[in-house]
Amino acid sequence: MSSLEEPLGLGDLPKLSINRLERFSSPSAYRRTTSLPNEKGYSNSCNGNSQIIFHGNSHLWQTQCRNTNSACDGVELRDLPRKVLRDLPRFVKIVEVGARDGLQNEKNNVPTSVKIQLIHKLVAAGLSVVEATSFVSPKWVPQLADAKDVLTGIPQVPNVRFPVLTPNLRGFEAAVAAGAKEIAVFASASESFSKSNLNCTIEESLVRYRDVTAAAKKHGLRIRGYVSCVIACPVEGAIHPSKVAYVAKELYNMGCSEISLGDTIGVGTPGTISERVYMSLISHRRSFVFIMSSVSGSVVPMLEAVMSFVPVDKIAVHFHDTYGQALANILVSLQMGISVVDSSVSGLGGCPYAKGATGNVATEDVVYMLHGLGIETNVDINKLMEAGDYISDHLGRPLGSKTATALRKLTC
Ligand SMILES: CC(C)(COP(=O)([O-])OP(=O)([O-])OC[C@H]1O[C@@H](n2cnc3c(N)ncnc32)[C@H](O)[C@@H]1OP(=O)([O-])[O-])[C@@H](O)C(=O)NCCC(=O)NCCSC(=O)C[C@@](C)(O)CC(=O)[O-]
Repeated sequence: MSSLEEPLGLGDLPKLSINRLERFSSPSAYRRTTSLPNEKGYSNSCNGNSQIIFHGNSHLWQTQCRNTNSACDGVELRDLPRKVLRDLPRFVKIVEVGARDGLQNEKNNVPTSVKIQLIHKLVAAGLSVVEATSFVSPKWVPQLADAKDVLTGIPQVPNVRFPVLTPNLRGFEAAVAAGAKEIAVFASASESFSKSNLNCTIEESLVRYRDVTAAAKKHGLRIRGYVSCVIACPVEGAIHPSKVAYVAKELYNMGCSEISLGDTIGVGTPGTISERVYMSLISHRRSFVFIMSSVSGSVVPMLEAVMSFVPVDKIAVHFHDTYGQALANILVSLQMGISVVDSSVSGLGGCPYAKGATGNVATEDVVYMLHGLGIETNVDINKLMEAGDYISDHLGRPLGSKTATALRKLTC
């Protein structure tokens, strides 16, 4: 087993080439090897330069040479949507995390009955996976101290799953006693975040999770695995993709059937994080041996690294929207073949142990984009907006979804 103090070398990532990683590491590197639009909006590929074309399902970037000027004419441009958006999945499974990730950071107590009603409304909207709560220490997350009452208060609905988070065997046993059929374990790619969120090192958390997943398998439960801080950590700064890949691989190998990759503080972009954010992150770092390379902090190399160990159909993405980048990151993830997206109704959320983290991407915004792309979700956006109205009214705050806000204005 690799040590996390010595993250996997790039040589350990079989399908990952350092050239490919570095090609996407910075805008300047990108510009050197690919054709970017010039000020007039035309691609330099018109001059016959090499152009990077992305083939979604195979998650391979290939170089395609265009030698004709025809790429610049109107006919070619009309073909662009088909070229750019081809190979997107037909169906995306949304994992709704509003009742757990969304509410866990709320300071004021949200009554159990409100949580249950919210979950009802989310199910009524067509969501088939609704994360219900966490069986964590109430000293750590007081808002979710009613986990047992929430889970026992939700009537089982055919074909709907209600996963719950379990940080240790104690939480697992409590979840099983309350009727959980699916659990989630949550590790981190950042040592500092692991300590602040779970009070243990990454390696210790993986040891714990081996016990939890072994017990879950004995009970025939489905297990989801989260990796937090896949792009950056509020203390350590940018996280190298190999660290994310390592934790994802360990969770997958211990039996997690889905690995959700969390940009916990929402700094990721499909390219790199900005220099300003990077500098601010490293100014917070403490005594850690900091491993930075040009690929740290980027969504595409991170996903590629994980895909070297975990099949793409077992990967989910979980983007917080702190910098407004979540939809762009989701789109690029879909283009890379991923078809499971976590989101939170009305953009609720934030992690109590990740300073500066704001809400998850709003489910309404994700559904609006996916439907716009012709991708099915089975979610009824009007009913989803009712769930968003319900919880936003209860919390006394405006809707956290741009789509819901705009659609509400249209119907007023
Ligand atoms: C893991 C622990 C428990 C270790 O916490 P600890 O303090 O090291 O553990 P401990 O064994 O010393 O126990 C402390 C107390 O908690 C109790 N305890 C211990 N375990 C449980 C349990 N399961 N359920 C209920 N109670 C529990 C235990 O009995 C004891 O009670 P006391 O004896 O003092 O009265 C703690 O650190 C913890 O609960 N952490 C959870 C933090 C959390 O939920 N964070 C948010 C979720 S992660 C996240 O949001 C990221 C994610 C997934 O969304 C993805 C992303 O966005 O990137």
